[in-house]
Amino acid sequence: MASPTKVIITGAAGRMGKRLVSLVQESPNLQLAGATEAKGHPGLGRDAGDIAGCGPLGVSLVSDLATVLQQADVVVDFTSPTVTLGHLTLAVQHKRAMVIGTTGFSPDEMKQLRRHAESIPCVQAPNMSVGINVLLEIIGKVAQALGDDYDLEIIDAHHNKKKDAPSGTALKLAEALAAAKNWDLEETGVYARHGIIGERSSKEIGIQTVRAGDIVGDHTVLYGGPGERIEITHRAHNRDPFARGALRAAEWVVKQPPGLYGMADVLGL
Ligand SMILES: NC(=O)C1=CN([C@@H]2O[C@H](COP(=O)(O)OP(=O)(O)OC[C@H]3O[C@@H](n4cnc5c(N)ncnc54)[C@H](O)[C@@H]3O)[C@@H](O)[C@H]2O)C=CC1
Ligand SMILES: O=C(O)C1=N[C@H](C(=O)O)C[C@H](O)C1
Repeated sequence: MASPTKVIITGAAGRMGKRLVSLVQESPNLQLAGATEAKGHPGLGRDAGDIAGCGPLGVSLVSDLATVLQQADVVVDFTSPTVTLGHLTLAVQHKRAMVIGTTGFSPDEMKQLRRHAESIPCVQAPNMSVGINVLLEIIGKVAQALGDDYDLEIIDAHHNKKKDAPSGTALKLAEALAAAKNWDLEETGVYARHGIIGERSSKEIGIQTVRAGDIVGDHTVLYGGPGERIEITHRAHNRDPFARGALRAAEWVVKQPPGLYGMADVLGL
């Protein structure tokens, strides 16, 4: 049997980090080689498995990724945009692969990410679930088949701790719809409506945000036409579909040449 892929989880005490640590521990193909948290985090020095709730794993949380990078093949990062870009710089310096799940990058940060990620094997996707990535393959075709009489709207619903809006997934869904319609999303994306805004133009993609309670992550693509509508909804019941996708990407990416990949590449879609 091949030796397991050695994985570092950054943000290991976060909502995604804890599930990633637990699922690495369950996989015979993966080994936890390190776990990091922010400077000053109360979990630093504690066992990552204890924090994740799966029992001790013999890996303590550290704050400096550089100190553990040498012992790993791949870094899996679900933190925040500036933190991720710092981790990416280190991964490039140490020639380690990376899986990036963080969302909320500004256009300029995305440019930086693309530039740096080209020099290592790197997977970046705002949603690592199989369901959303299959949805991304079909929503443009549905829009094309329905034609110009159908208005396009996207709704994302997430927990009240989420920092970015709209979700990274909602933006990716909007990009897929815009590409299928041959529209520029900069011109056609409508992110808020309020007051006397007049009739809806047929050439727009509405992208609406709901934040409430502990909703894990729901996305709906709505095609509204004369006398009927289609709604395609994906609901995550828990964070495991994202974490399983990220770990599948981690196993896959260490075997790839340098370059920036998406989940469609990982899943062979
Ligand atoms: N691509 C996907 O499938 C998914 C993406 N996400 C994205 O992942 C990101 C994280 O989401 P959550 O886990 O819900 O957030 P969270 O806030 O629960 O976790 C982030 C963790 O990163 C830690 N952190 C901050 N600075 C750090 C540093 N310098 N070094 C190491 N750790 C540091 C924080 O202390 C926190 O524990 C968000 O951008 C979210 O949108 C979330 C779920 C799925
Ligand atoms: O912050 C979250 O929780 C999630 N974020 C991702 C996004 O912004 O698209 C994916 C998922 O829906 C959960």
